[in-house]
Amino acid sequence: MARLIDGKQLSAQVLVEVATEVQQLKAEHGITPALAVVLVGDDPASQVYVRNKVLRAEEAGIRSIEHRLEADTDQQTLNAVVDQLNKDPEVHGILVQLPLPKQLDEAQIIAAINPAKDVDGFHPLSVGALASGQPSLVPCTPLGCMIMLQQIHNDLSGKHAVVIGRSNIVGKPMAALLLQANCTVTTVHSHTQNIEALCRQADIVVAAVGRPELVKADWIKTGATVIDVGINAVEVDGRRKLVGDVDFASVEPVAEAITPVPGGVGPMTIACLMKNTLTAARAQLASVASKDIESNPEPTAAVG
Ligand SMILES: NC(=O)C1=CN([C@@H]2O[C@H](COP(=O)(O)OP(=O)(O)OC[C@H]3O[C@@H](n4cnc5c(N)ncnc54)[C@H](OP(=O)(O)O)[C@@H]3O)[C@@H](O)[C@H]2O)C=CC1
Ligand SMILES: Nc1nc(=O)c2c([nH]1)NC[C@@H]1CN(c3ccc(C(=O)N[C@@H](CCC(=O)O)C(=O)O)cc3)C=[N+]21
Ligand SMILES: [Mg+2]
Repeated sequence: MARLIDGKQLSAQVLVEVATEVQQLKAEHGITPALAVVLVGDDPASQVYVRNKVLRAEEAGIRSIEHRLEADTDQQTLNAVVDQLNKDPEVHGILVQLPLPKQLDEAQIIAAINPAKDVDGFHPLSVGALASGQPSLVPCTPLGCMIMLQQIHNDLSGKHAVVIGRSNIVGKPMAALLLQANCTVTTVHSHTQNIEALCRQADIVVAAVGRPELVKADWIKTGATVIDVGINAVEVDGRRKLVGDVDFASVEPVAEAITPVPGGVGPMTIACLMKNTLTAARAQLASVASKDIESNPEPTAAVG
């Protein structure tokens, strides 16, 4: 029997920590961190995520602002919304829910977000910072996966990690974080040959593919840790249900530790979004303070 890494419970712990620090920021600086979520169109999955984000923000004492735009919104209109949020000193985090309707240029919108408010960590400056090991806002899903891995491994050094998937929102930043934690990292994708054999060598498998129950027991080395990022809606006996990218029933007996779906990486992603909003609010506070000093220097103490 594998150890279950309970994302519901762990995310509640993270949220309590965030809530405590949010209260401190309020008490000491009179600042309430605020997160703006921009949702274009009415994709049902996105509606669920946005609803969960609003609920968790409330629990953490974070103010949430929602912008819901019509599915046929044009680039200029969306840019104007982002621009207004960029300039608003009371907004600390901006998240544009992806995917966007196809008339919109995702890369352009992401690049238009003020990097200081980029709580998704998708802006090119955030991506570059992560890749080069500079402090930055880290994408929420991979950050949540790292917190889950730390429950199992004190030290990830020298572990062989296989990441299945290379998207900008999960696979690539996940591989970057694992590399930074001194893992030996293999990223596999739809062009990779013999994925099963590569996975079988892994101490850690992170599946972010979007294929229901793709990863089977014979892909997994006995004692490996398995992190299942996949969220796939499937029909079982005419009823809708969520399954991961890992065949949980067959893999669970082989693995040392495994994350469930639902109740695994999903709730951790949202908790990390709140964590990032707090981080962004603090950094913005510090940056305002340092600008005040520049424009209004303290008199230099007399020497001698
Ligand atoms: N829990 C959470 O918080 C989140 C969950 N998700 C879920 O995670 C999953 C992945 O999301 P995302 O990264 O956005 O997905 P994308 O569709 O953007 O990327 C999927 C990746 O998997 C690769 N791939 C697809 N099929 C195969 C295959 N048969 N074998 C090997 N590799 C394959 C693709 O390869 P190639 O690049 O060659 O096309 C691609 O790199 C989805 O189920 C999504 O719903 C996503 C974000 C957050
Ligand atoms: N700009 C942007 N940032 C994202 O982080 C982002 C995004 N766009 N687009 C979509 C994906 C997906 N994603 C999830 C978040 C929470 C759950 C989640 O809470 N899942 C629950 C179940 C939810 C349900 O019941 O459907 C769980 O796994 O237990 C899932 C998926 C964030 N994403
Ligand atoms: Mg995608």
